[in-house]
This record gives sequence, C-alpha cells and structure tokens, in this order.
Amino acid sequence: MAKPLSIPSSDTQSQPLQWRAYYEMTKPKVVALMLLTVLVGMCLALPGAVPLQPLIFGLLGIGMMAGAAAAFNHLIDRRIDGLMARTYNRPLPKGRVSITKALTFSISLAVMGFVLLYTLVNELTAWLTFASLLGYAVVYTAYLKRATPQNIVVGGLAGAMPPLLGWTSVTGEFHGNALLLVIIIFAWTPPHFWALAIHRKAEYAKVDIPMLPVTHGTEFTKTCILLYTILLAIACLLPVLVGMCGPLYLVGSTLLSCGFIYKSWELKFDDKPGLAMQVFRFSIYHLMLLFIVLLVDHYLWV
Ligand code: HEM
Ligand SMILES: CC(C)=CCC/C(C)=C/CC/C(C)=C/COP(=O)(O)OP(=O)(O)O
Repeated sequence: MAKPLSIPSSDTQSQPLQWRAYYEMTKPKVVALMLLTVLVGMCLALPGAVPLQPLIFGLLGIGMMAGAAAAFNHLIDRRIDGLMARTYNRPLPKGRVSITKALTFSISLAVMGFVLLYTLVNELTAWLTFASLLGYAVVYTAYLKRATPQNIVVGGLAGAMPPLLGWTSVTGEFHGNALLLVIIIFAWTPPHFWALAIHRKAEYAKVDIPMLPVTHGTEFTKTCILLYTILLAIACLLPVLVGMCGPLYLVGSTLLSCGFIYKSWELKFDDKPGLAMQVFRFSIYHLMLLFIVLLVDHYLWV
C-alpha cells in the first residue's frame, strides 16, 4: 500500500496562513457591511419575507464579486500598499501571495459570483454587480484614485450600489426607492474616507495619490467632511419624504445624522489628536446602525 503523502510541517503550517491571506484580500469587514446593505435592499423591496433563492444566492454572488473587486484592488495597488504604514503588511507587498495566484483568485471569484447571480438570481443583478466590480477595481482603483482628489466621490458610486443590487435580486427591476439608498451611501462615502485620509495624509503624499487632504489641505477637507455630513442628513430624510419609511427610521436616522454632524463639527472647529480616526470609525457604525434601523422600521411600518 502506498505510503501516505506526508506534507512537511512548514508547508502544513503555512496552509491556513495561505487561505488567511486570500481571505484578507477580499476586505471581509468592508464586504460584510456591504452585504448588510444588500440584505436591507432585498427586504425593503418586498412587503413580506424574501424568497430563499435570491436571498441566499444573491448575498453569495454579490459577496463573491465584491470580494473579487477588493482582491483586484490589492493586486493593482500592491506597489503603493507596500510603501504605506497602513497597508505595507498586506499579502501581496509581503509576498504571501504571488501576482499570478492573486490574479487567478480574483478572476475565479468574480466569474463564480457572476455565474451564480446570472443562473440563480437574475441577469440584471449579475450585470449591475459586474458593473460595480469594474467601477471599483478599474475606474476607481486603476484610474480615479491616481487622477483626481474627487476620486472617492465618483468611485464611491461602486461601493454605494449594494442596496440596489439587493433590490434587483428580488424584483428583477430598478426602483426609485432603491436609488434613494444608493444616494445615502454615495453621500456617506466622502466623510467616511476623507476622515481616514486626513489621518494618513503624509502616506498618500509619499506615494503621490491625490487624496483631498494632499491636494487641498486638511482644513479644506474638514470643511468638505462637514458639508457632506449635512448633505447626508438631508439624503437620509428622503426615504421618509417618499413614504418608504416610518417614524422609527425618522427618529433613528435623525439621531445618527446629528451625531455625524457633531463629530464633523468637532473635527473642523475643535480638533484633537486621534479625532479624525474617531470620525472614520463613527462613520462605519453610523452606516451599520442606519441600515439596521431601516430594516426594523420596514417590518414595524409595513
Ligand atoms: C470608494 C469608496 C470607499 C473608500 C475610498 C473607502 C475607503 C476605506 C479605507 C481606506 C478603509 C481602511 C481600510 C484598511 O485600513 O484596511 C476603509 C475601511 C472600511 N470601509 Fe470604506 N471606503 C469606501 C466605501 C465603503 C463602503 C461603501 C462601505 C460599506 C458599505 C465601507 C465600509 C468600510 C468598513 C466596514 C471598513 C473597516 C474595515 C476594517 O476595519 O478592516 N467602505 N474604507
Ligand atoms: C461588486 C461590488 C459591490 C463592488 C464593491 C467593491 C468594494 C469592496 C468596495 C470597497 C470600497 C473601499 C473599501 C474602497 C477603498 O479602496 P482603497 O484602495 O482606497 O483602500 P485601501 O487603500 O485600503 O486599499
């Protein structure tokens, strides 16, 4: 009988780390919050329960394509990632994953996600998700990020698509109400990212990425963050104005908007060390809680 293949301990030991590297490339925490917004888009599209097939395969397919987009981002940004303190430890700059394997992983994940959506959800969602992947991995990462300080405003549309993708997963068609959810995330993205960009200004300057604090200065960026949080507060009221949401959402979103405006006001007029990253972290909780309130309000209000 053939001797069982013995994998050298170092290879065995490296295998979990190898998969951990691929998992890290998919930006799991970002994709997780995106999938919450997908789920909310699905639930708000229908008065009753979401059918299991679009629910399971929509979340799976969109999650796979979003993870593939993030992995393409790692591949395209591997040089600058290796030069920045926040990203130098990532799999590609560290040589934990080769370029060929990263490309194969990204393409395979994207194709599997697309086929899943195309065959088990619907064509519209498959193509819209593919457009979001191109918007982030190519338009934003490969072009806008290096071309203009408005990079994340335009590139933010790709990241704002998930609630619309959830909506089309269960209806197979566009709806104005879904676009309101896209507008909310579109208005949320600039304060979300620019707060981090203020904290990481020197690193972006070192690798010649024209983030707003690098091209227009920290004070101008703080003013833009404050103005966008006011714009976001207005955008968050739109679902109430069109009768899509009820009083629970009105109260919850207003409290969250006031919190975001207050944090941004503090950043602009009473800055302290570490406050920019507090605003960045607040933005993540803001979006998560906002979409949770949308979900609870929907089932209380319907
Ligand atoms: C073009 C649009 C966006 C840009 C430029 C952007 C930028 C960033 C950056 C630079 C980070 C830090 C990542 C790290 O240090 O590993 C981050 C973290 C994060 N972003 Fe965004 N973001 C965008 C859109 C979004 C969207 C749409 C969502 C969710 C719906 C989101 C959710 C998150 C979360 C949850 C984190 C924390 C990740 C972690 O702690 O590992 N982002 N974002
Ligand atoms: C299919 C679909 C819904 C696609 C969305 C893809 C996606 C994962 C968007 C994430 C947005 C994000 C974290 C951008 C940061 O990129 P960055 O390069 O500015 O950040 P980094 O420097 O941390 O890599």
